[in-house]
Amino acid sequence: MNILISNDDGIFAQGIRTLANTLAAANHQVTVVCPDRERSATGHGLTLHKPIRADQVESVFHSRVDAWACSGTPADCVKLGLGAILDHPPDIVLAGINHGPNLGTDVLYSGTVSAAMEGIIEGIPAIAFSLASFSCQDFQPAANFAQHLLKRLGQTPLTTPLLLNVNVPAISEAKIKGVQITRQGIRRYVDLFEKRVDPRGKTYYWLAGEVLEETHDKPLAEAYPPEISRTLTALPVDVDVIQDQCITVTPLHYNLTSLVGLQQLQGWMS
Ligand SMILES: Nc1nc2c(ncn2[C@@H]2O[C@H](COP(=O)(O)O)[C@@H](O)[C@H]2O)c(=O)[nH]1
Repeated sequence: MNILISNDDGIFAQGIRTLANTLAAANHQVTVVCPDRERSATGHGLTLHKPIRADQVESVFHSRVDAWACSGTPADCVKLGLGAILDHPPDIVLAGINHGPNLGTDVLYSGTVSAAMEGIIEGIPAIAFSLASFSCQDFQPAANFAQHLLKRLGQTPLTTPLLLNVNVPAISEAKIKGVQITRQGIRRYVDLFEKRVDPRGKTYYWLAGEVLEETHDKPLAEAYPPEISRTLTALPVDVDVIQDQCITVTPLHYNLTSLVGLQQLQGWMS
């Protein structure tokens, strides 16, 4: 496959290097266009008010990988790859392997997921990969799963292009208990703003925060009619399944319309 890979942890991150090298060694045609620095939690931001620069990078990846470091955001990188660097659309857009999970509503803030989403917006199948640990540096199990998933998709293509959000538990391959198709859950944080004063006496803040492990899934009835929310409620949730030492695969879409909202407004407007 002809693959475009980006990330949000930057060109020197271990996750993208392991992913790109593993897929290049498996004879995929790999092009990397990713940020030249850390761009975590940048969501789907674009750079519209200053130039975007990109330089080819040698000797960081497998010899067959064509790699570019870009001054823009993850979404800029995929747009630049599709619109200016690749001569033809790739077969698939990948993002990651992210250093840390992107589960539940993390996906709304994630540069990794947004990079992959840029692919599906262009009608190109896309997969975001995240390793569910901020401390583990072993990305090979996740890269091996990516290679397996691409082989499966090559053998039995999906009927419609999808964006798959994949989270891999940070354990050895032998301990991974399986793969589960999941729905997106909720992940909430206790956001902590550390208040400081700069040398010029001006106040500034640092945002940090801890994830709330016990986040109860908001009733899906807020977004879906009863018959759909009942069906969805029965499905396993990504934030729970990852705790069961399983790989989660969650299909996502960029259309955020609330069906319940539509029904309410139609009734309200009539
Ligand atoms: N302190 C907070 N961190 C958050 C919040 N929502 C998400 N996040 C973190 O951001 C990353 C973004 O993912 P990436 O792919 O861009 O690295 C996400 O995984 C969370 O760890 C929040 O409300 N507060």
